[in-house]
Order: sequence, then structure tokens, then C-alpha cells
Amino acid sequence: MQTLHAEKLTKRYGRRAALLDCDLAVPSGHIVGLVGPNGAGKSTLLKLACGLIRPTSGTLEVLGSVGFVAQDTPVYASFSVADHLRMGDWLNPAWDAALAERRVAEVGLDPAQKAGRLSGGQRAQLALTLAAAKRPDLLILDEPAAALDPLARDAFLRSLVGFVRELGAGAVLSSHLLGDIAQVCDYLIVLGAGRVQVAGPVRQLLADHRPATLEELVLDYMSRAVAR
Ligand SMILES: Nc1ncnc2c1ncn2[C@@H]1O[C@H](COP(=O)(O)OP(=O)(O)OP(=O)(O)O)[C@@H](O)[C@H]1O
Repeated sequence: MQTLHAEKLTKRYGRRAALLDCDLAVPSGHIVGLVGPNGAGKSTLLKLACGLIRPTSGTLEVLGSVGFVAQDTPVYASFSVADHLRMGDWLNPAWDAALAERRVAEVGLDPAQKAGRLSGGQRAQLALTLAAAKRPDLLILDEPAAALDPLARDAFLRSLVGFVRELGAGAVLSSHLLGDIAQVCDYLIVLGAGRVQVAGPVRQLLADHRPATLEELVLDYMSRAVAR
């Protein structure tokens, strides 16, 4: 079973190729870190994985159902936290109301609070809770913690790992924050210039590139992609 399986995956916007001939075979059960320079094609890959856009050519298969947390963790400003949970319940047949309510309490969100008045960290926690309560097989997160302070980010990442364990799901997380990737990811994909520069289990990549840290490894592959 594979979380992501891509063959010759290509996505063009007009003449520009955001992804070109990408092959991926990510085994299930991992928290996958997706990194690469600006414009590398990360968001494009995640949108393809969520079915928001379609490939120009090639294929991308995703294991099971997907819960997506977009870059700006969108919520409805005039709806309360509780309204968001009720809406999730209406819209999703597999909605896990108990999980959603428990997580809201655990992260200290006030159910009566309007989402527009939440802090960035609280909004990110709400968006993650909404995605997880759909009980997806795969959680996909596009730079969800970029705007959070280090403490809120740490709490968010811990929640993410907690959800992944609880749901028995996989996760793919795109981030420019290599410390975050090193903290939670056990599988790494480096994209550069629309191509897969390297992909594999973090432990194996580090063993193959001794004595590099994950940060050094990523910077090495990113700078090679930029130099090309
Ligand atoms: N809707 C679009 N229309 C035209 N070009 C697009 C569109 N979306 C993305 N692109 C282009 O595709 C390429 C890849 O963009 P993408 O957003 O996937 O990169 P990214 O790795 O997520 O970048 P960042 O780290 O800056 O968020 C870029 O050259 C971008 O300009």
C-alpha cells in the first residue's frame, strides 16, 4: 500500500511546467515532509493529491480519503468554533464528533468564540481538528504552521502527530521550516524546479549521506536544484 504513487506526473500552467515527469512511491504509514525552494511545485503536488486540480499528463494515486489543511488555514470568520463542528458534521458522513469536541477542549478553544477572532495558532488548530474529524486516511497540510510562534508551532505539530497516531492515517506536510520537518517527518520528498530531487525514508537518506543532518541534506539538494 502506498500513500502517494505518481508516474510521470506533469502539471503545466500554460507553457510553464509546475511539475514535470515526477515519479513517487511513498509507502503508507509515514509522516512525509515535502520541501523545496519557492516555486518548486509543492502546492501544485498537494492540490493534485487532494483532487483540487488535475494532472496535465501522467498519474497520481492517493491512498483513501484525504483531509486537507490549506496554506492560510481558512475558516469562516463569522461562524463560531461550535458552528464549524456542526457544519463538519452536516457535510461529512464519516464525521467523528467525539474526536472533534475532545480536541477542541484539549487545545483550549472556546466553542462559542467566533473563528474570525481566533489567533493564528488557534485557527490552525481548528483547521487541523476539522480535517482530522473527517477521519481521513491521509492528512495533507500545506505550510500550516508558517505563521505560528515557536510555542504554538510546537503544540500544532504535537497535535498533528497525535492525530496521525489516533487515526492510523498518513500525513504529507509541506514546509519551509526544516526544524519542523526534522521534528515530525520520517519520510522526505525534496522538490526542485518541478522535479523530484530525492525521496525516501529520512533514516535511510541520512545513513546514505552521513554525517549530514536533515537540514544539511535538504539544503544540499535544494541548492543543486537551483544551480541547474
Ligand atoms: N494557478 C497558477 N497559474 C499559473 N502558474 C501557477 C499557478 N499555480 C502555480 N503556478 C506556477 O507553478 C510553479 C509552482 O508553483 P507552486 O505554488 O506549486 O510552488 P511551491 O513550491 O508551492 O512554492 P512556494 O514555496 O513559493 O509556496 C510556479 O512557477 C508558479 O508560478
